[in-house]
Amino acid sequence: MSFSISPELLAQSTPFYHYDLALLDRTLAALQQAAKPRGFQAHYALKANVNLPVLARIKAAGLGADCVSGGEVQRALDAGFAPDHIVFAGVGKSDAEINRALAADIWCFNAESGEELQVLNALAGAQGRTARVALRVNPNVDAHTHPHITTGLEANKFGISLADLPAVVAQLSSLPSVELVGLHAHIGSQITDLTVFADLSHKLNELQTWLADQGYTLPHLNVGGGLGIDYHHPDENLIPDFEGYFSMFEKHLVRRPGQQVHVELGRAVVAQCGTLLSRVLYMKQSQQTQFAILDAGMTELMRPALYGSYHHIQNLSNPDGDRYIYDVVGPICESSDSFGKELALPRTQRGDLVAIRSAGAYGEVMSSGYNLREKAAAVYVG
Ligand SMILES: Cc1ncc(COP(=O)(O)O)c(C=O)c1O
Ligand SMILES: N[C@@H](CCCC[NH3+])C(=O)O
Repeated sequence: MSFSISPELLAQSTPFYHYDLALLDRTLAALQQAAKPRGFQAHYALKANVNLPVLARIKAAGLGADCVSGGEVQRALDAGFAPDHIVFAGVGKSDAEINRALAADIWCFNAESGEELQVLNALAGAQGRTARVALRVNPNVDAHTHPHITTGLEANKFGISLADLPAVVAQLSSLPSVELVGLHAHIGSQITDLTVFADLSHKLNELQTWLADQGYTLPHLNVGGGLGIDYHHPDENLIPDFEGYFSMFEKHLVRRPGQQVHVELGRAVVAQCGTLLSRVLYMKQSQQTQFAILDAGMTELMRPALYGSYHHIQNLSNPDGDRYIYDVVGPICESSDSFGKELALPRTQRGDLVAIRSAGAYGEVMSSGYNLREKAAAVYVG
């Protein structure tokens, strides 16, 4: 069944984000059904979507919160996540952000360098606290995804490189206000070749053995997020392949007795429940191209302009019409403000309502006010 909206929403001014919270609930149930029996703990990466009604459902399903800024830590607290279910990750945490998170007594900081460990030690010591820390390693595992959203290769800025790890670990004994509780890795986003999670598991197994030799047995492992979704066929695959994802770790990751293993998924949790609704402002025929110019643009959904990402587009006003070829673009003064070139859509005209699918993750959160655009509204159903 394809996407539709309730008749009352036809009067809603466009563009707006439409969130199907019942679908979010079904997605969360499928996630927990795959994670819990296998003994994995799911966290949600807030960066994908920080709307409070969305966070409320995620918290109610029992997930923890993975945050990458002081603002996200605060949002997680505001949404009611318990501090001991909050992790603070990120390659550039400021002193002020660290201090706030320490004061809130969050569960863990994912530290990305030796220098950051020293800062954590100094700031925690000054507050009379101990910072629980997981070392984020850069495992040099290729995620086989878009180069802009690969994070676990040596060329990326993220994590502690394997070559530097011995020196960073050696430093720990001189940092009394830091307690090493875990190891963390995240290799990239929108991963559809699940075998890369086997590669990651094998790398983490080696690292754990090496750390045990150094005298560190870790109560906690965090294998990151990254599970991709089906942008091309959202209706056929509304719920991501959580079974495939968790069974890969179940099979390949060697867990120590009593060890907790976290995942921190963003996109797979929220992408399919969000849709950007927009109206066609103008049709324009150039020499070679028929343009459909929408009232939504890269200011509402930046992914196509930023990564050339595909989002499935439906014309809700004329779903069954004969198909023609269009370039679907936004109103912003940038040539990259395009949702797709040479798309086959039913005959489209001014005033038609279109749905841009799979926009719940990295959509609204990445919106901007460029061209002094007003922020699009969010509407929740279910
Ligand atoms: C460290 C970290 N954790 C979790 C995520 C969430 O990733 P995804 O939305 O692909 O599950 C990201 C984003 O790529 C990330 O950088
Ligand atoms: N914002 C990106 C993903 C980045 C994930 C965060 N490391 C996207 O839209 O696909």
